[in-house]
Amino acid sequence: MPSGPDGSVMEIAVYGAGGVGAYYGGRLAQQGHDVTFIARGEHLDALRTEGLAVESVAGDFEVDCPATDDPAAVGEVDLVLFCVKSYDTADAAASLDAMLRPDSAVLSLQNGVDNEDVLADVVGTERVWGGVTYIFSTIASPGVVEHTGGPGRVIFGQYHDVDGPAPDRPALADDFLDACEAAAGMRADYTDSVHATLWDKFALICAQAGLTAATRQPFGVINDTDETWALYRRVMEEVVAVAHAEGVRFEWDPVTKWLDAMTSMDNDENYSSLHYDLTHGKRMELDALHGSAVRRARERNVDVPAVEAVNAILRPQADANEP
Ligand SMILES: NC(=O)C1=CN([C@@H]2O[C@H](COP(=O)(O)OP(=O)(O)OC[C@H]3O[C@@H](n4cnc5c(N)ncnc54)[C@H](O)[C@@H]3O)[C@@H](O)[C@H]2O)C=CC1
Ligand SMILES: CC(C)(CO)C(=O)C(=O)O
Repeated sequence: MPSGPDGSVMEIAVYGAGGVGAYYGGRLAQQGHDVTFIARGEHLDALRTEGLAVESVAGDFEVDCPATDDPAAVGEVDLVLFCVKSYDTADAAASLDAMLRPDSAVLSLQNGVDNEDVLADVVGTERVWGGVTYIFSTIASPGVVEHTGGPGRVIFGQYHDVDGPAPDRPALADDFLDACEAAAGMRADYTDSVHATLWDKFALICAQAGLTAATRQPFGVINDTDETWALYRRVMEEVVAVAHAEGVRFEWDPVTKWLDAMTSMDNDENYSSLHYDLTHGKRMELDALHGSAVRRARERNVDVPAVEAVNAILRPQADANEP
C-alpha cells in the first residue's frame, strides 16, 4: 500500500528510466506510488508493451507503469527522479518545466558535481534536491533492469549555494523518505550537508570508476595491488582537495571513510558504471567525472596529477565511445 505520511500516493516521474531510475522508480511503483517512466528507444517500447522486469539481488519484481518519451505528456508531479547520464542533463532539463508545480522537486541521483547547478539554472535552486546513490544496476535488455549489488541507498538534501546555510527540510522530502522507507530494496536518508554529500561520492566515484575503468580490473585486484591502491587513494585525496578549495566543508574525512568502508565490504568483484559503459561501447561520463575535477582544479590552482593521469588514460576510449 502507498505510504505517504497520510497514506497518500506520491506522483513521481522518472526522467531517464535506466539502470538507476527504473530500479528506484520500480520499487516505488511496487509500493503503490504513481510512477511514470520517461525513456526512449527499444527500452521505451518494451516498457510500454511488456512493463518493467527487475532482476534484483534484493528480490525480482515486475511492474507496469505508464511510459513515454515526452515529458510534456506526463502532467504535473510531486517529484522528478532525474536519472539521465550527465551528458544528457542539459537537454533533459530543458523539458522539466511542464512536470513541475511551484512546490514540486527534482532529485538528481546522478554521479558528478555539475548536474545540480544545471538543473537549478532551469527550474530554480529551491526546486532542486542534490542526491547520490550507491547501487550497481544496468539495463540488461530492453525492459529488463539488472540490480547486481550495492545497498540501494539514496542520500539527498535541498540544494543551496555552497557558501549559504542549509535551508529547512521541505515537507515533500518527508513524504519521499516515508515512501522510500516503506518500499522494498531501497533506503533513503536526508542530509543538511548536500555539498559534502555530493563531493564525498564524487571522491569515491573518481577513484572507483577511474581505477576500475583504467585497469579493467575489479576492486579486489586494485586493492591487492600496492601501486594501484596508492593511486586509488591519491585520486580521492586530490578530489577532496578540490572540494576544500571550492568551500565545501566535511564533518568527516572522506578519504579515511571510503578506504575503510571499501576494504571492509564484500566488494572484491565490483567495478563501476563507468567501467560498464567503457567495456560495452557506451558513451562514458568521463567529462562529468575526471574531466570536471580537472577543470575545477585548474580554476582553483589545485594540483591533481593523479586525476589528470586517469583522465588522460581514459580519454581515448571515451572519445571512441562517443556516438
Ligand atoms: N548504473 C549504476 O549502477 C549507477 C549509476 N549512477 C549514476 O546514475 C546516472 C544514471 O545512470 P544509469 O542509470 O546507469 O544510466 P542508463 O544509461 O542506464 O539510464 C539512463 C537512461 O536515460 C535515458 N534518457 C536520457 N535522456 C533522455 C531523454 N531526454 N528522454 C528520455 N530518456 C532519456 C537513456 O536512454 C537511458 O536509458 C548516471 O549519472 C550514473 O553515473 C550512480 C550510481 C550507480
Ligand atoms: C559507487 C558506484 C561504483 C556504485 O554505486 C557508482 O556510483 C557507479 O558505479 O557509478
